[in-house]
Amino acid sequence: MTTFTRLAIPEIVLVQPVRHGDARGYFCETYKKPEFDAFGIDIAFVQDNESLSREVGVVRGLHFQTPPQAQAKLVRAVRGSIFDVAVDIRTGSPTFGKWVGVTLTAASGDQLFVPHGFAHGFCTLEPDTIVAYKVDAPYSPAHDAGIRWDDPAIGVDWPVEAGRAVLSGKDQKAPLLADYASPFVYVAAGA
Ligand SMILES: Cc1cn([C@H]2C[C@H](O)[C@@H](COP(=O)(O)OP(=O)(O)O[C@H]3O[C@H](C)C(=O)[C@H](O)[C@H]3O)O2)c(=O)[nH]c1=O
Repeated sequence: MTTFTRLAIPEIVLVQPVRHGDARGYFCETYKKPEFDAFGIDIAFVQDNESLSREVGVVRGLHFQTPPQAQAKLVRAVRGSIFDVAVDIRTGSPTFGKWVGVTLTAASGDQLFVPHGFAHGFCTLEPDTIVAYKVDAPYSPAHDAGIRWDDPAIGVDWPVEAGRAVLSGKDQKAPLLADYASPFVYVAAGA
C-alpha cells in the first residue's frame, strides 16, 4: 500500500508508493486513484507532464495556474533528483507565504502532492534530471502564473546559489508575492 504523509503544511502530502522488487528490478503502481480516495484526496488528473533539465541547479518555478484552471500536481523524479517546493499562496491561510520542500529522487520513487492554492517549483540536484507529474486541469497559457523563486519574504532554502541558478526568462521576471494579488482564498478544512 502507498504511504501518505502530511508535511509541515498539512495540505502538502508526501506520497510513497510500494516498489515490488525482484531479480529483474522492480514494479511500482505509481498512481492509484482508490488509494488517494481512501486517504481523502479527491482528484481526477487529466494531463501528464514531463520535463528534462540538463544541468544541476535548474530552477523551474514558482508556478501555478489561476482559477478556474488551477492545477493540483503529483510530482516525481523519473531520472536524477530534485528539491521540490510548494508555497502556500491562499489569502487568509495561517501558512500564507510559507513553504515546504522535499528531495524527490528517481531512486526512491517518492512523490509530492501539491493541491490548488500552492505555487510549485523545483531545483535539480543531478544533471539530466527528468520530472514527471500529473495535473488535474489542462495547460492554459492564459491562466499560467508565477512568483519569484528567490522571494526573500518566502525564503525558500534552495540548494543552489542565487547567481548560479539556471532560470527561464519568464522565471527571472516573475513578481514577488507581496506584489501579486493571489486569486486563491483559504478555506479551513471542513468549513
Ligand atoms: C507547463 C506547460 C508548458 N508547456 C509549454 C509552454 C512552453 O512552450 C514550454 C515550457 O513551458 P514552461 O517554461 O512554463 O515550463 P516549466 O518552467 O517547466 O513550467 C512548469 O514548471 C513547474 C515545475 C510547474 O509546476 C508547472 O507545471 C510548470 O509551470 O512548454 C505546455 O505545452 N504545456 C504545459 O503544461
